[in-house]
Amino acid sequence: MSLSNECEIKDGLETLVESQAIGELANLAYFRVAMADSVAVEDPKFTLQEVLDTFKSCLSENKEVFLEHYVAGWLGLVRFMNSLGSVFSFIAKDAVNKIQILINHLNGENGAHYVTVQSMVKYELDNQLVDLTKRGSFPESGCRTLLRLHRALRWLELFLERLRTSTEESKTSVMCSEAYNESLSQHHAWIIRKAAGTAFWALPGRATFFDVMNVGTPEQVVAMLGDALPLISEVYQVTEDLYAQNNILDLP
Ligand SMILES: CCCCCCCCCCCCC/C=C/[C@@H](O)[C@H](COP(=O)(O)O)NC(=O)CCCCCCCCCCCCCCC
Repeated sequence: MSLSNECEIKDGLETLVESQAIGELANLAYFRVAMADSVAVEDPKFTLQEVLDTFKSCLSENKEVFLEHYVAGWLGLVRFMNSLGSVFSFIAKDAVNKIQILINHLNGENGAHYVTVQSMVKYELDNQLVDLTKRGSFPESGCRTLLRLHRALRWLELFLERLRTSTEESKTSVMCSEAYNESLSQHHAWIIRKAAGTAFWALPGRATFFDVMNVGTPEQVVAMLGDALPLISEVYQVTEDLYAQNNILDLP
């Protein structure tokens, strides 16, 4: 189903950004539509597995990344993050802002060019719609906006891999900050790194974290992560290669 008829989306996301009430995502028409095949958002048995499964539907047969599903995956992740506590709301707010920009492109008059990440990159570069060296006319280009989420996806991959191989004694805050230091932090200013580092200390311990995932026993969580990680890695790598080929990995 297309996003174009879902006029509630923009209003809904704007409200969401203002209120930072990510739980309201479940009431958004977009979320119901985009996740219809993977997450029953009104189902109390909502689990992180279903969110991660969304990344399965991101890749087409010829390895193109469907923007609609990519965005849906991110919405689910943000929703999950918000269930961890309000200390993460500044991170959620930035992620939601970026998701909203991409949804606006999908719903805009040039939405047909935004069906896949590949078509988006080609369209924006061919039409000089991207700031390549310094921020200027196109602060909301799809290319630079998606790049920020793409870098965060690398953090997620590293963090989930640490969770998968962790022991009962492992600390989520340490796993999270190690993953962050190896990836996203390199693109963040000092003040953001400080704020993120502080927020990580508020992460619940491993056992609670696994409970919130709502996947089952720790063994089931580990198995689920083992299944989901290769999919996330593939989406990440396809996007990374595309951006590298087009020389747009450092967009301002
Ligand atoms: C569960 C713990 C959540 C930890 C999240 C780790 C990521 C920390 C990111 C800190 C970002 C701080 C907010 C501001 C960022 C912006 O400066 C910066 C640059 O944007 P600009 O170029 O437009 O200025 N933005 C970004 O880099 C995009 C960040 C997007 C972060 C999305 C994080 C979503 C995390 C989802 C958690 C799901 C956890 C699932 C685990 C089982």
